[in-house]
Amino acid sequence: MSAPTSSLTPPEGARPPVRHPDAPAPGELLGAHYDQCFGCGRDQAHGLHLETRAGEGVSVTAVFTVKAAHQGAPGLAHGGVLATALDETIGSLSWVLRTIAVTGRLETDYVLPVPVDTELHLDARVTAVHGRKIYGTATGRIGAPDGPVAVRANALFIEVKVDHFIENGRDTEIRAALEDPDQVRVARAFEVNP
Ligand SMILES: CCCCCCCC/C=C\CCCCCCCC(=O)SCCNC(=O)CCNC(=O)[C@H](O)C(C)(C)COP(=O)(O)OP(=O)(O)OC[C@H]1O[C@@H](n2cnc3c(N)ncnc32)[C@H](O)[C@@H]1OP(=O)(O)O
Repeated sequence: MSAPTSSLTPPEGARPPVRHPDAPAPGELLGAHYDQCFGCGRDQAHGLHLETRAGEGVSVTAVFTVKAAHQGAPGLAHGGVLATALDETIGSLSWVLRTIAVTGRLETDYVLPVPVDTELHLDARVTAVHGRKIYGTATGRIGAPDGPVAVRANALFIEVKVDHFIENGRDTEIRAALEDPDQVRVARAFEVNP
């Protein structure tokens, strides 16, 4: 591996992102990429249950309601949970690029405290692509899509193949995923052959 840079600024030669021709239409609800995902999984009892929709261009929007289980300080969301929401929202851009990618680096700004019961409205977009490196940015606003900005993140995601999960994930879950037709269908949606 080459030495990672500390910068999240796309290098010279980076290109604007391209919306995949088969990307879900703007406004379309994106399903979970994995039912047990802590960010978006429907069957993950402890998860954030983010509801994400495709946006225009290479963008998505998401809504996350802060629950009592997400507290750090009394009555306030934990910063790590908010980082997860930003990470997951940027990760969901995979659906619009039709490229599987994982977080390499995530830099978060916490602007306002976020109380329990807040509906956090997130939006994310890809800013540039350079080889396997995908540069993204996200914002979380309180109460409404045009509400006050509470959190922001910039991230570098790295494109991977489905083998990344098969080689690194625990056997039990990988075997179950490969035997689940719905999960295989999701993997195919990213144009990979598990
Ligand atoms: C069985 C069926 C299953 C099917 C499932 C299908 C559906 C799945 C769909 C969608 C899944 C999306 C899930 C989203 C969930 C939300 C997002 C997360 O939380 S993801 C989890 C947290 N992240 C990790 O666990 C990554 C851990 N890290 C790694 O595995 C490696 O480090 C990896 C893959 C990121 C890179 O390793 P390398 O060996 O492939 O590549 P190298 O050469 O090291 O890096 C490539 C380029 O990127 C730069 N780079 C890498 N890491 C960097 C860093 N931290 N900072 C800056 N640059 C970095 C390098 O300098 C290099 O740059 P130069 O091409 O040389 O210019």
